[in-house]
Amino acid sequence: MGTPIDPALAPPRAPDPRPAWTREEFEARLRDKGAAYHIHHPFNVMLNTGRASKEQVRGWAANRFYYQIAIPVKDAAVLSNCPDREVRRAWVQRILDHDGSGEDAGGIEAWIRLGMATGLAREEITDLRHVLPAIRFAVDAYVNFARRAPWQEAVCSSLTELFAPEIHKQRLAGWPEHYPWIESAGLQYFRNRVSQARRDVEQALAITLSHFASRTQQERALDILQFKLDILWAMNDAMAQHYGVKP
Ligand SMILES: O=C(O)c1cc(C(=O)O)c2c(n1)C(=O)C(=O)c1cc(C(=O)O)[nH]c1-2
Repeated sequence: MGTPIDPALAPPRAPDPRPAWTREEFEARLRDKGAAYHIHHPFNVMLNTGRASKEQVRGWAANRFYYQIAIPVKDAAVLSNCPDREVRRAWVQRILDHDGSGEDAGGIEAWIRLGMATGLAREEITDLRHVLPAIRFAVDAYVNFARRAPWQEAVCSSLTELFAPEIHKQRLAGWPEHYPWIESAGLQYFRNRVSQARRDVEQALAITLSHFASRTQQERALDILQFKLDILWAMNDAMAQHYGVKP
């Protein structure tokens, strides 16, 4: 905590004399970061316990769309910095997942359908009229980090996905009952992401566990994951401030 995360601003860490954590311990520390995942943010808790109004659900869907469209751009930044063909062959799948390919309309289109199922018009999602300034700043910070950081660090920053299947499953389990006015087909995005996120995490975790080998590097990886957790948390803060949070 307290260390600038931007590679251009981060001071070199003094070598940490302590031994590196084992792979298992390092992975456990990455997973411990789940305590700070936005699943615990009051705005998300409100959303997933059925206490959000239609306006709050719509506001969330419209604002989160800005994150959705940034993800493949972020992944293209990872590819552009990565000289390893084997990594690129697997990573490119993320862009296809979101942008779609062939018959598959992709995740961005699925998100638009989710937004429309909540009652938004396609136009008001895609023209970004509801996107709050702080959402743009938070999401753009993620894309800019992926552009500037070594590709392994950008890979590490995707590891909030370790915790994403749980939040998608929460929505699938609760929303049909909480929000019966949302057509069930609109929830397809969440159904797709449970398995896609697991596959993504397998690759990103393997790269992170191998690349961040010294204790100093492992601590840097934890800082990077915290930075990404903070982005998601800040997005929820922005929505809570604008749309309110019901206790
Ligand atoms: O709904 C969510 O709470 C949530 C969170 C995250 C995440 O943890 O970054 C992602 C997603 N969804 C998601 O759908 C998604 O495709 C995704 C890609 C990434 C990434 O960092 O590359 N995160 C996430």
